[in-house]
Amino acid sequence: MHDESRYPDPYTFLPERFLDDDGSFKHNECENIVFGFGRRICVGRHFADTSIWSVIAKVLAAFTILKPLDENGAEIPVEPKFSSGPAIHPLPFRCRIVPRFERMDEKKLEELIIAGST
Ligand code: HEM
Repeated sequence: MHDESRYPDPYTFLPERFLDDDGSFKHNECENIVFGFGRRICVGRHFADTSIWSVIAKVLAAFTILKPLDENGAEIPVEPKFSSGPAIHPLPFRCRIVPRFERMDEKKLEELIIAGST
């Protein structure tokens, strides 16, 4: 993923690099390697993909994720750090997760999440 010849400026967050000019996803032969391949490919891959998409969409619909604050209320920059190895993931980092809408309470949050599931 950090191959400069395939992904220019590989350390910059540029999600649009994976889109064609018309906005559809570019085919990427590595995209589903996590689910294996051939006869033993994961049978739960569509369920897993859809569930992860749904969880991310619901979290982003309900919450804004912001930088943490110091004791004076100033934002602390987040320096992204990642694990190494075959399954790379972000290392833990501090952040603030706040409701996206004013006057959000548990009941409204539940309604929003259930509405997104139907
Ligand atoms: C992000 C989630 C998941 C990942 C990364 C994943 C990944 C994998 C991988 C790498 C394999 C082995 C493929 C091989 O041997 O070549 C596999 C097999 C399998 N997975 Fe998943 N999986 C996920 C979710 C699920 C879910 C949600 C289910 C069921 C609902 C599931 C059911 C299975 C089954 C039954 C196999 C064995 C298939 C076979 O041997 O014929 N997986 N999975």
